[in-house]
Amino acid sequence: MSPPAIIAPSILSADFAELGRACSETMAQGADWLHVDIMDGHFVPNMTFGAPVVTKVRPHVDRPAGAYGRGTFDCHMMIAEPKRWVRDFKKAGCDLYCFHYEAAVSSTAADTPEGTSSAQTSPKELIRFIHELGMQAGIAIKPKTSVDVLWDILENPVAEERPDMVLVMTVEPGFGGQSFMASELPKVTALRKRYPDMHIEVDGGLSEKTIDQAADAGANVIVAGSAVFGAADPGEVIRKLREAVDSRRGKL
Ligand SMILES: O=C(CO)[C@H](O)[C@H](O)COP(=O)(O)O
Repeated sequence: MSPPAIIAPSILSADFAELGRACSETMAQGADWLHVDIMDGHFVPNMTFGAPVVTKVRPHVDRPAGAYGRGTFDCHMMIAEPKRWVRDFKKAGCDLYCFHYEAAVSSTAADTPEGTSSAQTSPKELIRFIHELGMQAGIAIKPKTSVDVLWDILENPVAEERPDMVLVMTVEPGFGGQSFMASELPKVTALRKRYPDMHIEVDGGLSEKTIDQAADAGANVIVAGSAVFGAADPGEVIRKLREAVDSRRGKL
Protein backbone atom coordinates (compact mmCIF):
# COMPACT_ATOMS: atom_id res chain seq x y z
CA MET A 1 0.00 0.00 0.00
CA SER A 2 1.27 3.50 -0.78
CA PRO A 3 2.23 5.70 2.18
CA PRO A 4 -0.40 8.00 3.71
CA ALA A 5 -1.01 11.53 2.53
CA ILE A 6 1.40 14.18 3.67
CA ILE A 7 0.24 17.72 3.02
CA ALA A 8 3.08 20.22 2.83
CA PRO A 9 1.97 23.83 2.31
CA SER A 10 4.60 25.80 0.44
CA ILE A 11 5.52 28.84 2.50
CA LEU A 12 6.53 30.58 -0.72
CA SER A 13 2.93 31.82 -0.78
CA ALA A 14 2.92 32.95 2.86
CA ASP A 15 3.37 36.54 4.04
CA PHE A 16 7.16 36.72 4.42
CA ALA A 17 6.82 39.60 6.88
CA GLU A 18 4.94 37.23 9.19
CA LEU A 19 6.67 33.97 8.32
CA GLY A 20 6.92 32.48 11.81
CA ARG A 21 3.26 33.12 12.55
CA ALA A 22 2.22 31.85 9.09
CA CYS A 23 4.09 28.57 9.71
CA SER A 24 2.58 27.94 13.13
CA GLU A 25 -0.91 28.80 11.87
CA THR A 26 -0.59 26.45 8.90
CA MET A 27 0.47 23.64 11.21
CA ALA A 28 -2.54 24.36 13.44
CA GLN A 29 -4.76 24.18 10.36
CA GLY A 30 -3.69 20.57 9.77
CA ALA A 31 -0.51 20.65 7.69
CA ASP A 32 1.88 17.72 8.11
CA TRP A 33 5.09 19.25 6.81
CA LEU A 34 6.16 22.71 5.75
CA HIS A 35 7.60 22.97 2.26
CA VAL A 36 10.40 25.54 2.28
CA ASP A 37 11.42 26.81 -1.16
CA ILE A 38 15.04 27.90 -1.32
CA MET A 39 15.89 29.72 -4.56
CA ASP A 40 19.26 31.21 -5.43
CA GLY A 41 18.58 33.28 -8.56
CA HIS A 42 20.90 30.98 -10.57
CA PHE A 43 19.30 27.57 -10.72
CA VAL A 44 15.93 29.31 -10.99
CA PRO A 45 15.13 32.89 -11.99
CA ASN A 46 13.95 33.93 -8.55
CA MET A 47 15.38 34.33 -5.04
CA THR A 48 13.86 33.58 -1.66
CA PHE A 49 15.93 33.19 1.48
CA GLY A 50 18.64 31.08 3.06
CA ALA A 51 19.53 29.22 6.23
CA PRO A 52 19.43 32.27 8.59
CA VAL A 53 15.73 32.73 7.89
CA VAL A 54 15.04 29.00 8.38
CA THR A 55 16.88 29.24 11.73
CA LYS A 56 14.56 32.03 12.87
CA VAL A 57 11.36 30.38 11.63
CA ARG A 58 12.10 26.90 12.98
CA PRO A 59 11.20 27.58 16.64
CA HIS A 60 7.73 28.70 15.56
CA VAL A 61 6.92 25.09 14.68
CA ASP A 62 6.53 22.50 17.36
CA ARG A 63 8.24 19.39 16.06
CA PRO A 64 8.24 15.99 17.68
CA ALA A 65 11.43 14.04 17.12
CA GLY A 66 11.59 11.48 14.34
CA ALA A 67 11.85 11.43 10.61
CA TYR A 68 8.75 12.47 8.72
CA GLY A 69 6.98 13.55 11.88
CA ARG A 70 4.56 16.47 11.95
CA GLY A 71 6.41 19.72 11.46
CA THR A 72 9.08 18.31 9.18
CA PHE A 73 10.89 21.12 7.38
CA ASP A 74 10.95 19.89 3.79
CA CYS A 75 13.56 22.13 2.19
CA HIS A 76 13.34 22.21 -1.60
CA MET A 77 16.76 23.39 -2.67
CA MET A 78 16.38 25.14 -6.03
CA ILE A 79 20.04 26.07 -5.99
CA ALA A 80 23.02 25.56 -8.26
CA GLU A 81 25.35 24.23 -5.56
CA PRO A 82 23.34 21.79 -3.46
CA LYS A 83 26.34 20.25 -1.69
CA ARG A 84 27.57 23.60 -0.42
CA TRP A 85 24.59 24.30 1.80
CA VAL A 86 23.92 20.92 3.42
CA ARG A 87 25.64 21.72 6.74
CA ASP A 88 24.08 25.17 7.05
CA PHE A 89 20.59 23.83 6.50
CA LYS A 90 21.12 21.00 8.96
CA LYS A 91 22.13 23.57 11.58
CA ALA A 92 19.12 25.73 10.67
CA GLY A 93 16.68 22.88 11.40
CA CYS A 94 16.04 21.34 8.00
CA ASP A 95 14.79 17.73 8.30
CA LEU A 96 14.54 16.78 4.65
CA TYR A 97 17.05 18.21 2.20
CA CYS A 98 15.69 17.83 -1.30
CA PHE A 99 18.13 18.80 -4.05
CA HIS A 100 17.69 18.91 -7.80
CA TYR A 101 19.19 16.12 -9.88
CA GLU A 102 19.99 18.70 -12.59
CA ALA A 103 22.03 20.84 -10.19
CA ALA A 104 23.99 17.90 -8.79
CA VAL A 105 25.04 16.58 -12.18
CA SER A 106 25.63 19.97 -13.78
CA SER A 107 29.00 19.93 -15.52
CA THR A 108 29.54 23.69 -15.35
CA ALA A 109 31.52 23.50 -12.12
CA ALA A 110 33.87 20.89 -13.56
CA ASP A 111 34.61 23.13 -16.51
CA THR A 112 36.61 25.58 -14.41
CA PRO A 113 40.41 25.69 -14.93
CA GLU A 114 40.84 24.33 -11.39
CA GLY A 115 38.86 21.23 -12.28
CA THR A 116 36.22 19.85 -9.96
CA SER A 117 34.83 22.44 -7.57
CA SER A 118 32.78 21.95 -4.42
CA ALA A 119 29.72 22.56 -6.56
CA GLN A 120 30.06 19.27 -8.36
CA THR A 121 28.99 16.05 -6.75
CA SER A 122 27.21 12.90 -7.79
CA PRO A 123 23.64 12.44 -6.56
CA LYS A 124 24.72 9.29 -4.71
CA GLU A 125 27.53 11.09 -2.87
CA LEU A 126 25.23 13.95 -2.00
CA ILE A 127 22.54 11.63 -0.64
CA ARG A 128 25.12 9.86 1.50
CA PHE A 129 26.38 13.21 2.84
CA ILE A 130 22.83 14.36 3.70
CA HIS A 131 22.19 11.07 5.52
CA GLU A 132 25.50 11.29 7.39
CA LEU A 133 24.36 14.64 8.79
CA GLY A 134 21.13 13.05 10.02
CA MET A 135 18.65 14.44 7.50
CA GLN A 136 16.34 12.68 5.09
CA ALA A 137 17.33 13.08 1.45
CA GLY A 138 15.07 13.96 -1.44
CA ILE A 139 15.85 14.24 -5.13
CA ALA A 140 13.82 16.48 -7.43
CA ILE A 141 13.43 16.53 -11.19
CA LYS A 142 12.29 19.40 -13.37
CA PRO A 143 9.64 18.93 -16.08
CA LYS A 144 12.19 18.58 -18.88
CA THR A 145 14.14 15.85 -17.06
CA SER A 146 13.26 12.25 -17.82
CA VAL A 147 12.34 10.01 -14.92
CA ASP A 148 14.77 7.48 -16.40
CA VAL A 149 17.71 9.36 -14.85
CA LEU A 150 16.48 8.21 -11.44
CA TRP A 151 16.42 4.43 -11.85
CA ASP A 152 20.10 3.93 -11.29
CA ILE A 153 20.00 6.13 -8.18
CA LEU A 154 16.92 4.41 -6.76
CA GLU A 155 18.20 0.92 -7.47
CA ASN A 156 21.49 1.47 -5.68
CA PRO A 157 22.04 -1.50 -3.32
CA VAL A 158 23.75 0.83 -0.82
CA ALA A 159 20.91 2.08 1.39
CA GLU A 160 22.72 5.23 2.57
CA GLU A 161 22.96 6.40 -1.04
CA ARG A 162 19.29 5.95 -1.86
CA PRO A 163 16.87 8.89 -1.53
CA ASP A 164 13.96 8.81 0.90
CA MET A 165 11.75 10.80 -1.44
CA VAL A 166 11.45 11.79 -5.09
CA LEU A 167 9.95 15.16 -5.99
CA VAL A 168 8.37 15.39 -9.42
CA MET A 169 7.93 19.05 -10.35
CA THR A 170 4.56 19.77 -11.94
CA VAL A 171 5.60 23.31 -12.91
CA GLU A 172 8.90 24.82 -13.99
CA PRO A 173 10.52 25.66 -10.65
CA GLY A 174 10.85 29.30 -9.67
CA PHE A 175 7.45 30.75 -8.93
CA GLY A 176 4.24 29.95 -7.11
CA GLY A 177 0.81 30.25 -8.68
CA GLN A 178 1.61 28.53 -12.00
CA SER A 179 -0.64 26.09 -13.85
CA PHE A 180 -0.37 22.39 -13.05
CA MET A 181 1.37 20.32 -15.74
CA ALA A 182 -0.52 17.02 -15.99
CA SER A 183 2.08 15.98 -18.58
CA GLU A 184 4.43 15.17 -15.64
CA LEU A 185 2.16 12.58 -14.04
CA PRO A 186 3.37 9.56 -16.04
CA LYS A 187 6.64 10.01 -14.10
CA VAL A 188 4.71 9.64 -10.85
CA THR A 189 2.88 6.57 -12.16
CA ALA A 190 6.14 4.93 -13.22
CA LEU A 191 7.77 5.66 -9.84
CA ARG A 192 4.78 4.39 -7.84
CA LYS A 193 4.64 1.20 -9.89
CA ARG A 194 8.25 0.36 -9.05
CA TYR A 195 8.29 1.77 -5.50
CA PRO A 196 4.96 1.21 -3.71
CA ASP A 197 6.32 2.37 -0.33
CA MET A 198 8.34 5.42 -1.32
CA HIS A 199 7.38 9.02 -0.68
CA ILE A 200 6.58 10.64 -4.00
CA GLU A 201 6.05 14.38 -3.84
CA VAL A 202 4.44 16.64 -6.40
CA ASP A 203 4.89 20.40 -6.40
CA GLY A 204 3.32 23.10 -8.52
CA GLY A 205 -0.28 23.96 -9.28
CA LEU A 206 -1.77 21.50 -6.78
CA SER A 207 -5.28 22.40 -5.65
CA GLU A 208 -8.71 20.88 -5.17
CA LYS A 209 -9.01 20.97 -8.99
CA THR A 210 -5.83 19.03 -9.75
CA ILE A 211 -5.39 16.77 -6.73
CA ASP A 212 -7.43 13.87 -8.16
CA GLN A 213 -5.07 13.47 -11.11
CA ALA A 214 -2.00 13.58 -8.88
CA ALA A 215 -3.51 11.13 -6.40
CA ASP A 216 -4.56 8.74 -9.18
CA ALA A 217 -0.98 8.72 -10.42
CA GLY A 218 0.26 7.76 -6.94
CA ALA A 219 1.63 10.94 -5.38
CA ASN A 220 1.36 11.00 -1.58
CA VAL A 221 3.32 14.14 -0.58
CA ILE A 222 1.37 17.13 -1.79
CA VAL A 223 2.89 20.60 -1.91
CA ALA A 224 0.40 23.41 -2.24
CA GLY A 225 1.22 27.09 -1.94
CA SER A 226 -1.37 29.43 -3.39
CA ALA A 227 -4.20 26.91 -2.93
CA VAL A 228 -3.61 26.82 0.84
CA PHE A 229 -2.38 30.33 1.63
CA GLY A 230 -4.88 31.96 -0.72
CA ALA A 231 -7.88 30.07 0.67
CA ALA A 232 -10.58 31.54 2.87
CA ASP A 233 -10.41 28.30 4.87
CA PRO A 234 -6.91 26.77 4.51
CA GLY A 235 -7.79 23.95 6.90
CA GLU A 236 -10.58 22.81 4.62
CA VAL A 237 -8.27 22.77 1.59
CA ILE A 238 -5.69 20.73 3.52
CA ARG A 239 -8.41 18.29 4.58
CA LYS A 240 -9.66 17.84 0.99
CA LEU A 241 -6.16 17.31 -0.40
CA ARG A 242 -5.51 14.68 2.26
CA GLU A 243 -8.81 12.92 1.64
CA ALA A 244 -8.14 12.70 -2.11
CA VAL A 245 -4.80 10.97 -1.54
CA ASP A 246 -5.88 8.68 1.29
CA SER A 247 -9.00 7.52 -0.58
CA ARG A 248 -6.69 5.99 -3.24
CA ARG A 249 -4.54 4.04 -0.79
CA GLY A 250 -4.65 0.34 -1.55
CA LYS A 251 -6.31 0.93 -4.92
CA LEU A 252 -3.35 2.04 -6.99
O1 LIG B 1 8.57 25.03 -5.87
C1 LIG B 1 7.76 25.86 -6.08
C2 LIG B 1 7.96 26.81 -7.19
O2 LIG B 1 9.15 26.52 -7.80
C3 LIG B 1 6.55 26.03 -5.20
O3 LIG B 1 6.64 25.15 -4.10
C4 LIG B 1 5.28 25.72 -5.92
O4 LIG B 1 5.16 26.33 -7.12
C5 LIG B 1 4.08 25.91 -5.00
O5 LIG B 1 3.28 26.93 -5.39
P1 LIG B 1 1.82 26.73 -5.99
O6 LIG B 1 1.14 25.67 -5.17
O7 LIG B 1 1.21 28.07 -5.84
O8 LIG B 1 2.00 26.28 -7.41
